[in-house]
Amino acid sequence: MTATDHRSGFACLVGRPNAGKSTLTNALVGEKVAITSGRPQTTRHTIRGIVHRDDAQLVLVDTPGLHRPRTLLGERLNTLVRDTLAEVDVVVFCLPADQKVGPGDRFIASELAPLMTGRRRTPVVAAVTKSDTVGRAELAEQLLAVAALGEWDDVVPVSARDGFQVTELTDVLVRHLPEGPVLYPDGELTDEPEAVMVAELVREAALEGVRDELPHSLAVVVDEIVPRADGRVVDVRVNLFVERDSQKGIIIGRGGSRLREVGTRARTGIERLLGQKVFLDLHVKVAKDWQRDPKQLGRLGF
Ligand SMILES: Nc1nc2c(ncn2[C@@H]2O[C@H](COP(=O)(O)OP(=O)(O)OP(=O)(O)O)[C@@H](O)[C@H]2O)c(=O)[nH]1
Repeated sequence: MTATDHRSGFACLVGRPNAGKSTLTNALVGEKVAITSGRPQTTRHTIRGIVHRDDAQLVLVDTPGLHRPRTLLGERLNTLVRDTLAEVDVVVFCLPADQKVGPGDRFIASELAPLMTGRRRTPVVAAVTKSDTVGRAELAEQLLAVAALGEWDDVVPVSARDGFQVTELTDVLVRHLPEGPVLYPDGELTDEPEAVMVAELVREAALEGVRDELPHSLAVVVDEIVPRADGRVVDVRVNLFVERDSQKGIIIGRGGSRLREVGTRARTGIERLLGQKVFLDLHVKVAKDWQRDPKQLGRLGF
């Protein structure tokens, strides 16, 4: 193989909340890199995974769900998504097999249309995710519905759960990449700063079991990650911002019992991530209406 046979570039996964983007990213990369959950909108930051192959390197950008802006936060997320879309070599539009094509999907399709016809002509591959959840007839029907939604370069059914067509999807994406050298050294799974991963782990743990009570009103900011002098323990200090006192009570629980559980759960993940013993210090603070206040949003890293 000559050097020019090698392809490399960026792919970005879009789709409405819960479409299976994070899980598919993990399946494509082959290891757990993004944080997944059964609830919408946990992926607030762009997290990349890298597919290393002999003939190609595919860098995946897992975006927050592209959705209609409701709050200022939503608008910021959508700007982020659009900026990302303009930079990648191929877009993967994820649509779950087990849900009818709806207004949310049509909105995203309309956002993608100018991308495909624009000067750069970014290819868009529609992936029908969670194919394991439906029967053959239903899957065939969904593939037709998705194909009718836009001028996609390809439509690929896939299941991250059982690995169905994951390699085929990778092949399709690689075909859309330009010829180019290896961009990142092998073994590098994500170039996200550790702090973002740590924040996601804490956010996940803090929302466990109380998502209905705290919809989108929790922001997590890592204050510091400092290795102790003895080199054996890392001090991790994290602030959790909620919008109201009542929400603070929910996070902390009676006598601090819930916050201790959150700490224990998050610490396990952070220790795995950092490969070291961690002392985790969590602080819950009230930042009123942070979702609507540009100054607060800036401070919280959005
Ligand atoms: N059965 C099945 N379930 C899946 C599959 N992929 C994802 N899921 C489930 O669907 C839910 C949502 O998956 P995520 O990967 O978190 O979805 P997402 O699009 O990243 O969601 P947001 O972060 O909200 O945008 C989770 O409960 C997953 O376990 C799949 O291939 N098969």
